[in-house]
Amino acid sequence: MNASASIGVTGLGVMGRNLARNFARHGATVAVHNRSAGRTRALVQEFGHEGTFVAAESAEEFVAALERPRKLIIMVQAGPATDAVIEEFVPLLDAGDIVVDGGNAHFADTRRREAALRERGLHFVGTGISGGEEGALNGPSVMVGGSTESYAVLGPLFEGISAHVDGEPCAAHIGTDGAGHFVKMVHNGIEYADMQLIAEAYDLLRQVAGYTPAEIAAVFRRWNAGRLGSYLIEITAEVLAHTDQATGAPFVDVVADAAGQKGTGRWTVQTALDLASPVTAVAQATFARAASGQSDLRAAYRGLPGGTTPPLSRTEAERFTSQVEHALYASKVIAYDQGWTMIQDAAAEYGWKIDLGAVARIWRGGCIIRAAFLDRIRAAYAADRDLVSLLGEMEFAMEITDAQVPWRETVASATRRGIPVPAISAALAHYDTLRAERLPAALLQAQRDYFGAHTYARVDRPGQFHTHWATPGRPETTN
Ligand SMILES: NC(=O)C1=CN([C@@H]2O[C@H](COP(=O)(O)OP(=O)(O)OC[C@H]3O[C@@H](n4cnc5c(N)ncnc54)[C@H](OP(=O)(O)O)[C@@H]3O)[C@@H](O)[C@H]2O)C=CC1
Ligand SMILES: O=C(CO)[C@H](O)[C@H](O)COP(=O)(O)O
Repeated sequence: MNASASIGVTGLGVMGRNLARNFARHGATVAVHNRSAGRTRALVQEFGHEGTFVAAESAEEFVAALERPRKLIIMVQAGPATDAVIEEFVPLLDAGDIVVDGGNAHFADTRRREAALRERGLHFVGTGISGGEEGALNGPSVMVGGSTESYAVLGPLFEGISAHVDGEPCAAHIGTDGAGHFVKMVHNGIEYADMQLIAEAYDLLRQVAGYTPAEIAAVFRRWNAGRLGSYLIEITAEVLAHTDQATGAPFVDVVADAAGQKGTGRWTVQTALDLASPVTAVAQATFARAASGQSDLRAAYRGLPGGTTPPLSRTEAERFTSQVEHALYASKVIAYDQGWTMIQDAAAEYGWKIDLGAVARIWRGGCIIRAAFLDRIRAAYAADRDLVSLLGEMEFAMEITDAQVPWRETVASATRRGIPVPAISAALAHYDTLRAERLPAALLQAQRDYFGAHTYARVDRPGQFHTHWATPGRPETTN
């Protein structure tokens, strides 16, 4: 077989098939391969007219079709499937070849694979690709890890097929080894938080304001034209306006209220615990999905007493809607800020040099959390590369100040009525934690010292101290 393909894609499921088509539509000759050859044939038969594909039925044929240095993208499920594909292809490759894992791999697996392939002279490039089926075909957001040398080769290819916003590609080299997959994981964690925040806002408008799903769809369309403008708000309006064809009921009412998950939100929270990075909105969103699926527990608790208050008048409902908009926006700023903090914490832990502004830039298009305000986050980091928090930027700080009363009123209204708002209230609690002059963590430290001699620091002098709680007079010693 002629080595004519500038890029290869193996794993032609939903994402791989569309990514291969996207490369071909941009003029690349694309080698395509799948474990079961039927998918390869189907792709070429159905979409062969879109560009130049080289269909390979075996791994050997696939590798032989690739120009050197070979560049192949693996688009299969994370975990054992990815390892199986790597093991199949690596013996067929030569030093300098580039293996891209475009699946949603755990960044720790990517670090392990990158180190193992580096030993063999190969570049392993963990790459987060967001945007689902549509994004893969028409322009995803691409978060590339691995070596700088490999990005010199891959960059033009990924930047070419990615989404573009204001003429800028939504693809970037995030950092070495697992940095691309780490940032994709955080993207998905933020996705969980954003979706939960939106769902809570919907629930409040439904249960407190008394609006119908169609009325809430109209509210969301209005919000989509403002600072909350985003893909997730846009699709939420579409979903809420949709009527179930079988029953004529609002579609949202016929969907079972148990949320699924594939695991990237859970990975974000697990990793955040290891990094001591407080992504509380993501954590609450992930636990909210888990709780929604606890059918036995929910059956046992259903109908137990909670808060109630009289329904709102039309005018009160309108005022409440405006409060919810503030609460949703402020919570969203906090949730995204938590994500950015987690990326900074990981960069410090793993030695990655991550351009935080570039993360915002490449999330403005192509990905699930694309949103108008990401451009403001990009601009905030462009103005100050060392920005510690979004609240250090004046406009965000002013918006959070403006949100104080409505944000707190929203959480209070939800609590009075017994409506769960775990993500909105977690975001508010996080804000209050960070702005507090003094936290009750001091008491925790004293408790830890009491029962476990874990020691504590003092506010008035340096060192670690221990109070001998069981000794008469409770003397204090220092090390
Ligand atoms: N779907 C989405 O919206 C998104 C998915 N992703 C990630 O992209 C990756 C691919 O997802 P998607 O395209 O949806 O998955 P699909 O289920 O549509 O396709 C899976 C592909 O993996 C192949 N495969 C599975 N196991 C093996 C194996 N052991 N050896 C070789 N090939 C194998 C399948 O081959 P066969 O046809 O032979 O079964 C198939 O081509 C995943 O990591 C996913 O998390 C990332 C962003 C969004
Ligand atoms: O990766 C994605 C987007 O970039 C998917 O949207 C994500 O996998 C969906 O996750 P879950 O099924 O856990 O809600």
